[in-house]
Amino acid sequence: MSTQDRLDRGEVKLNSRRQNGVIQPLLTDLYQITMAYAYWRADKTKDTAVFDLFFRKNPFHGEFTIFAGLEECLKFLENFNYSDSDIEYLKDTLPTIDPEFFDFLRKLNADGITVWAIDEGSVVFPRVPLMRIEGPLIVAQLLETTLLTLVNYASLVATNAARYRLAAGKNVTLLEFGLRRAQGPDGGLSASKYAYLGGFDGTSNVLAGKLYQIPVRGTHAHAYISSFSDCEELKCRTMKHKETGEEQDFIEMCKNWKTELAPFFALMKEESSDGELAAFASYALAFPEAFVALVDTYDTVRSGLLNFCAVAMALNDMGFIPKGIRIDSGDLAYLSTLSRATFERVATKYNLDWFRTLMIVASNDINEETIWSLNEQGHQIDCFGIGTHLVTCQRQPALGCVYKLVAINSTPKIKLSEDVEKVTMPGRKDVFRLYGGDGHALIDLLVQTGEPAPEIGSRVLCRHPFHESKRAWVNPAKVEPLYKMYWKDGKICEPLPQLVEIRQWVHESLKTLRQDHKRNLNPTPFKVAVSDRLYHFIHDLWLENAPIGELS
Ligand SMILES: Nc1ncnc2c1ncn2[C@@H]1O[C@H](COP(=O)(O)OP(=O)(O)OP(=O)(O)O)[C@@H](O)[C@H]1O
Ligand SMILES: O=P(O)(O)OC[C@H]1O[C@H](OP(=O)(O)OP(=O)(O)O)[C@H](O)[C@@H]1O
Ligand SMILES: O=C(O)c1cccnc1
Ligand SMILES: [Mg+2]
Repeated sequence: MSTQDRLDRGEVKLNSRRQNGVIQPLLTDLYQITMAYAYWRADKTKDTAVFDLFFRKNPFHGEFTIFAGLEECLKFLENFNYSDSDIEYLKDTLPTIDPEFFDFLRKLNADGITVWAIDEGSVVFPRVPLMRIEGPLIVAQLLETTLLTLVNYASLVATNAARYRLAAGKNVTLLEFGLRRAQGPDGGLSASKYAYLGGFDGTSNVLAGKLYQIPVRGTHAHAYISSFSDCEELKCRTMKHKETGEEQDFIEMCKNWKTELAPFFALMKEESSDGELAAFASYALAFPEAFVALVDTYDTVRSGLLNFCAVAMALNDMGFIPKGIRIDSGDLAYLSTLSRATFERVATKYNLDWFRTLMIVASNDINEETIWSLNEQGHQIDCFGIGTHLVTCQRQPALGCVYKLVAINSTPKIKLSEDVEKVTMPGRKDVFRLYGGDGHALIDLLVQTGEPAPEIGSRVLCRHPFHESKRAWVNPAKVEPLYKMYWKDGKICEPLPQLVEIRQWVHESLKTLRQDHKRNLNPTPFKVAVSDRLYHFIHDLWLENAPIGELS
């Protein structure tokens, strides 16, 4: 999705710049401030640096990641400035620091910083810098922790959500129900936002709905059902017909339908809970156009389904079409299939086609594996409500993005490590995604900034950054430069898409990835390569910097 494409579509509006108040310059690690002071004392205020923000391993045993959090990073840069009270606090906290430093800190902003980044919502891979941050060393250093906290969790949740979407397929509705289980209020809010970005359809989190224009959805809880004891306790009993306006005793209608339907369900009506019927009927009275019933409080088969069908038929008599049921325990494959079969039998008996397609929502500790397993078993679930596993990313709770210095005053820097995978790629780099003739992405190629870009139809040597023998010629059918300059001279310089557009971009970006990279079990790694020039550059610098040991 090019900038021009977005502008042409005319849907792009610059964002309102509203940001969670917790995102501010002091949301950082103390060592950033103490380093800033030491840099300042060392007379490094004129030094310039380049930092890369990247991760080393895809999460969830997968072979792709969704990049998220960029817009929040840019809004943070817009507001990056230490307030008087921040300065007062730091003075108290670091009393040994030369007070003149605080005059310097008070005046800092991100105007000297330039940020190159991959579009938010893109599918991305290990070692490819998602953002390249350039500018005054002290400022670029001070940004580290906040940028990481904005990208790490956002990308992790977005990736998790995208994986649930791949598992569920495009025809199933996915709702995020995780606020109560999230890592605190801020984790909950971010989870709702980035689950939606990753491909969920809605959230139960009302504040997220308000702040980010995410559709809000919900049913009701077991407490609601079990708070009713029987139909006799109900005071509000009448409903007006949708078309005629004629008022009737709705509770009596529900009871009559239950009496009629019980034999059809091969049940004695006494077997099912009267309190549950009262709860369903009351909910239908409150929301006749949007009636969804939680059917598992007592017994889905012996109570919930019969009570639901009774209220659904009564609603039908009053001119309304109910929505469906939620099942929150038991064997979800079995119960959803049985519920659908029941709906089909009722549909046939009473010649009501909509009864066949009533929505079946499933919840209860669902994770990606559960969905794959349910698919294998066969099920009739139209909508999953997912909380804990989605928002806490229980399968892998951190992405591990890092922020590494790759150049100082135009001199490339390398960080060596015993672990080859942890050796950084020095210097300013650009990234290109090369595509094959079938439209699928083949490889991401890192080159030194200033190297000629790879060209369509022209063979380019792509090398594994660390394994000399791993290399391949690639003749790309399409070459996509992944970086855009998102921030320069104190301004956001690309239009920021709406959340819903980023969500669409996640979908499109994932489509460019071959199926074997996306499969659940043992997916194929996507190749990330360096140009021949960058390969030699890395290895020369490596040798230059690696001390030669001496054996004696
Ligand atoms: N057909 C299925 N295949 C695989 N996993 C399933 C299936 N049906 C349900 N599950 C999962 O199995 C777990 C069942 O949870 P648990 O053992 O706590 O029982 P429960 O149904 O919640 O019982 P309770 O009545 O105590 O709430 C949940 O994580 C649920 O998502
Ligand atoms: O299971 P999750 O994926 O986290 O999804 C959210 C859960 O939250 C709700 O009830 P809650 O779990 O609070 O109570 P319950 O388990 O006793 O129904 C809902 O009924 C789901 O079970
Ligand atoms: O609306 C629901 O059904 C819901 C919301 C949050 C958590 N569990 C269920
Ligand atoms: Mg539960």
